[in-house]
Amino acid sequence: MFFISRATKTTIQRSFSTKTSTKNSYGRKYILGITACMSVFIGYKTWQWYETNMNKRLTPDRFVTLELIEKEQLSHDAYRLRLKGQKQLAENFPILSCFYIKDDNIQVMRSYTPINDPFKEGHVDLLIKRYQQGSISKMLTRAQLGDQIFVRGPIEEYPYQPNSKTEIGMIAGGTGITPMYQLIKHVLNNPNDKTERLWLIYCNKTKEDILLKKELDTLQEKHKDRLNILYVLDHPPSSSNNNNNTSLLEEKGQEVWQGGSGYITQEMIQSMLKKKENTFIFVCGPDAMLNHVSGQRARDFTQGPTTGLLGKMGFTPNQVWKLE
Ligand SMILES: Cc1cc2nc3c(=O)[nH]c(=O)nc-3n(C[C@H](O)[C@H](O)[C@H](O)COP(=O)(O)OP(=O)(O)OC[C@H]3O[C@@H](n4cnc5c(N)ncnc54)[C@H](O)[C@@H]3O)c2cc1C
Repeated sequence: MFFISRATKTTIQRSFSTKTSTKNSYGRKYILGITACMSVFIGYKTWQWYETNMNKRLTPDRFVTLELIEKEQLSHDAYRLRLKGQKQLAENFPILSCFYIKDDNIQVMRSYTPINDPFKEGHVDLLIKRYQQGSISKMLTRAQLGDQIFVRGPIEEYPYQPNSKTEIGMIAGGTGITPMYQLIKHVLNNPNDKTERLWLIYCNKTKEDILLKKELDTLQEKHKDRLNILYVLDHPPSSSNNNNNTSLLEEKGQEVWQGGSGYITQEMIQSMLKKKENTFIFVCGPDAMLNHVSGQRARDFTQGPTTGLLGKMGFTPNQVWKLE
């Protein structure tokens, strides 16, 4: 009864094994199909994520393209631009830093300082002044919403460390204000930075050319005891407080310019100083202003000697930093 012939056994085994292998092969094909689909899907999603995230990750190593998402005209020749980036919360945005922006068609690049924290906020805010003969400033101020802008950085201009200075002086001309604004906000918004005093001399042609005035005045108002700003104009409004007829002009409803006028002088710098030996001064602006205030950097791009007004006043190269 329990005897099964060898032939029968073999047949039973074969029939079983054939059935199992057919079933398995269908199953395997099914699983292979699903795995292939999932791999394609995961690959596509990874590529999509890389394109939208890693590819927009700001780095000094290479240019990335960021979309222009906002554009506002601030004055006859100044614009605020917002480029869409991504948050990079694992890193601190290094102060003082700028970005290189290039025109990809002509492979020319220039430096621009963000006026926000691009890593925390996930976008880059720029303040751009257009020069009629300029290449990159013209390209940027002509750009339309949706255009892609080539950006590389952050590029460190000066490695600022909180509490490394007692008194920080800043002398800026035109768009030279952007690195100073970055530094002022960074110091004053950091409760652990105990820098005692900051002062800024900001030079422009006319009152209309002053960039970030509202933001600077708000900071000065909020930090009266630590921040002091002197605006200097080549062409001040109708009159300045150098005239003795201030009250007469005010009575007539005419604007009285409270800042400095003409070229920056040693007296203006002296009026901002508390203790010269404790002061470190940053300078940024057009070449002519740099020549007048501190001298330009050396030809090998080191800081070079301190000349100009600061040199005459006895400031040494380890007290002055030229941002060029
Ligand atoms: C560290 C650093 C940060 C900077 N940050 C900013 C910023 O935030 N915003 C900003 O708008 N610019 C900034 N600049 C200046 C910027 O890098 C360019 O120099 C400027 O935009 C002009 O470039 P361009 O290619 O348009 O003109 P270019 O082709 O370099 O110059 C063409 C002509 O434009 C005129 N011109 C150019 N620059 C000046 C100037 N400074 N003053 C007067 N005339 C000039 C001259 O007539 C010049 O012959 C910064 C520069 C440095 C070094």
